[in-house]
Amino acid sequence: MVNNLVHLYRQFGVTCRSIMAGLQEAKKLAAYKAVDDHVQDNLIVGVGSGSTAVLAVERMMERVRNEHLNIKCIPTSFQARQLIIQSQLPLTNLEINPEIDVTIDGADEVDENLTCIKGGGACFLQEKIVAYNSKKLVIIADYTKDSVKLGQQWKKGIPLEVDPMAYYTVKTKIEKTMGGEAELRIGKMKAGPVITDGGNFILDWKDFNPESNWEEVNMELLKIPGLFETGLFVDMAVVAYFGMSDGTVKVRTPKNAKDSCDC
Ligand SMILES: O=C[C@H](O)[C@H](O)[C@H](O)COP(=O)(O)O
Repeated sequence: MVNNLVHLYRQFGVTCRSIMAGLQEAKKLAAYKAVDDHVQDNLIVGVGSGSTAVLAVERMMERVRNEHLNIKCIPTSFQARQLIIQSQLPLTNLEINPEIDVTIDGADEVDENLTCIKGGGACFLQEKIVAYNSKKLVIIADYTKDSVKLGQQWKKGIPLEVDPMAYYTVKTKIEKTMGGEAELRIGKMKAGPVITDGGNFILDWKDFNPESNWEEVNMELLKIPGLFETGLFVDMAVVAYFGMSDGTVKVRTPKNAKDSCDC
């Protein structure tokens, strides 16, 4: 009996490790192809945050070394800034280079119109500023982020960055008027709430209506005093690259796109 349990436990461990390795490979496929397709000489590049963005930086570093590309990078978080510095890529900022050619960033979920939920790593405020000032936002992710509707696969909610003094009033307002539950994000290796790069708290809004008009929801949320930004990226991404489990990369543009994009 005990031997059987130990065997099952080990098997479970092996299965989990192979799924994680598969996801990592899928992220890498998407990141590498997006960098190869969109990063060229003399561009200002927005560098996203999260585990998939790390792989994009890895590829940029390879290409800068091998092809002597001349690019300048704008970070979307403290993590991205560290990555750029450690990879010895040229670092710039929005004062020196307010117009970004392309930003390559991860996402937690992407729907059929390329509306994204971002902020699983709490970096979405700077990510949205950089994306807004970019000519092109390119999303990179593994196949588990590829959805028709938001909330289909990502169950951790839509992140909302809030002023610490207003977290309770914002939470109550959302729950009363829009439904669902807005939970204060608590640190894993820290007692108390997660603090963002901007010194704020995060609410994760769960059990939202998946049929929502996300543009309207985003505007409604931003009217609440103390709510600084949402992790909803509506009409921002022009193309998404998903690494698939069979080793291919699926490239998607928004289903509702009015114009064809040169992506
Ligand atoms: O706050 C974090 C960012 O929005 C990330 O880009 C997003 O959470 C995706 O991260 P990952 O590539 O690790 O799945």
